[in-house]
Amino acid sequence: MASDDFHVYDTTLRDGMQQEGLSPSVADKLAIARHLDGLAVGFIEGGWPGANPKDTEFFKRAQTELDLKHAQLAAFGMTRRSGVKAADDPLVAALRESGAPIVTIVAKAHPRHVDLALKTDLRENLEMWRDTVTHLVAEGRRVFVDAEHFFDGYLLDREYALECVRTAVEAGASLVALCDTNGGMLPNQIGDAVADVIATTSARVGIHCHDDSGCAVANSLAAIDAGATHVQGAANGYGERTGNANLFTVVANLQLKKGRKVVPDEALAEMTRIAHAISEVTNVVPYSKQPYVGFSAFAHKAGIHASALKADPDLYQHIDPAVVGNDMRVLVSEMAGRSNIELKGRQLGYDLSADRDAVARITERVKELESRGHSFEAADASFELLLCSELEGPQSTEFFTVETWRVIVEQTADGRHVSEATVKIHAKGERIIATGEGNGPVNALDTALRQALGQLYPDLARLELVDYKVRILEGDHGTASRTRVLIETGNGEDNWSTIGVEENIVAASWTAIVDAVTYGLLRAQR
Ligand SMILES: CC(=O)SCCNC(=O)CCNC(=O)[C@H](O)C(C)(C)COP(=O)(O)OP(=O)(O)OC[C@H]1O[C@@H](n2cnc3c(N)ncnc32)[C@H](O)[C@@H]1OP(=O)(O)O
Ligand SMILES: CC(=O)C(=O)O
Repeated sequence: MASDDFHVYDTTLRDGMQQEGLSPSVADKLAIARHLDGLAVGFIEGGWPGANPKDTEFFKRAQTELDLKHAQLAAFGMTRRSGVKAADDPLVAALRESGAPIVTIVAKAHPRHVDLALKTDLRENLEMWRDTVTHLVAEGRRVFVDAEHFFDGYLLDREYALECVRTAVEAGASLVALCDTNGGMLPNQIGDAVADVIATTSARVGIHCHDDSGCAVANSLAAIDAGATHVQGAANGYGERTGNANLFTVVANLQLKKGRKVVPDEALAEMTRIAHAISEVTNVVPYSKQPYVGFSAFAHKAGIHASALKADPDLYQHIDPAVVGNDMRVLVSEMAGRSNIELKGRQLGYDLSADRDAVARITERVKELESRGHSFEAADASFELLLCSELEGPQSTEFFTVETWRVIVEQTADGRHVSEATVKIHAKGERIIATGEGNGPVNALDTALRQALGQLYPDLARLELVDYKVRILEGDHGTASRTRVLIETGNGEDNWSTIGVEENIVAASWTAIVDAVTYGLLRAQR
């Protein structure tokens, strides 16, 4: 179990799921909880039992299906309704019956919310805090309180906000997490208020921030600097509106920048994998620029950066990416210098350090093609073919040559569209003519090419077209626009991306298909 001196409290399954577009099944929530436990967080807030059948079922199934190694489960809910005893409130009963050892109660700390949202008076609101906490503590639960709108309430009526915190402590709450519910605070405001609460109450203070001012992580750190010992956040920054404090960023900053060991180093090294695994479950495309764990977090594009990285990766990286389970990547583009090419070559298994002329030639070729619309950073396989051809001669990537190709699109009498492609190629001394049909011209061309080569290269049977993206590039003044096609191909083990840029969309697709098949053959050969 995690240390009680400092809490990392995850709210992905509750506040995180308040994000627009997220609606996980119970099985999804159980899977996410297991991933979070892998990060060794101290607490996982599983949801709000009693508020909806799914969350109630989550807590029920968690008792038999979740074997958490590190985290304790917390059930979230609100204080009793105005005018009702906590012991008689059905939502409080659902918390009691959830089986969770921790109960986190959201309670209002802002006079206007008490007046307008609760429609009650300030004294009764304090009774709602006191009664609910006292009742749940008497029932043997450890109670945390989320003081909703604490910071806005504190600015409006400091005395009342502090009185709320004192009431929770007197009633037996283990801690009060101060919430920047509207997410509009700045770090100095958070730091000052937290310091004041710690100086004027005996509460253990936690922090719960939203990202509406873009400061959720900074605000969480400011609170911790001011003495908070419990931090709440959500995986990948999920949450209502602009999201919650990103738990991964908070944890990495605490551990790597503030020297606080909040999770074991081995768990931190799993963080990138866990972030992406959770994205898989939520079906939200991972944010590539996410600090620490994003795909682009350690991706280097500029030539000057790459040239320094060659000497020492620390020169352009704030940490060693391996510490959080991420990797350094070097991108090849029009902004590349020779160092990008050399480093990228090294990553692909080619030692270019002794061949300055080849590196210069490849750099020039990349820049020239990029000026015509290529984008090699999105097409590693096309870059590797270029590299291989420059280093080992064009024959090294020439498994076949194309004599001609053509494709027709036909609308049938019943309104369907079918495409038929014919390719004429030369391979291993043979001239081969093949046709292929498909639901579109790209599909038909792909089929025809594989048909033509299939006998000579049986490995091609494993390849499949995984993704196809098209972008129309603006033409310069007086020139036609160009089409950039990116194709992703897989062989069941790995995927690779190739590019084609032409004025004609089908021609661009054909170039990308030829590169995709050629790369597949190169891999099979090696
Ligand atoms: C800041 C946060 O993110 S807190 C978490 C917010 N999350 C959610 O709201 C998701 C789950 N919520 C729900 O499923 C529902 O809102 C429920 C089940 C909690 C309540 O549903 P309903 O009974 O239909 O009420 P409704 O949602 O319309 O309004 C909320 C009620 O709770 C009251 N309330 C709000 N906060 C609190 C609180 N901290 N303590 C006690 N009562 C509260 C409101 O005054 C309102 O009361 P009313 O029904 O007498 O007008
Ligand atoms: C409790 C909570 O989620 C908030 O105040 O933002």
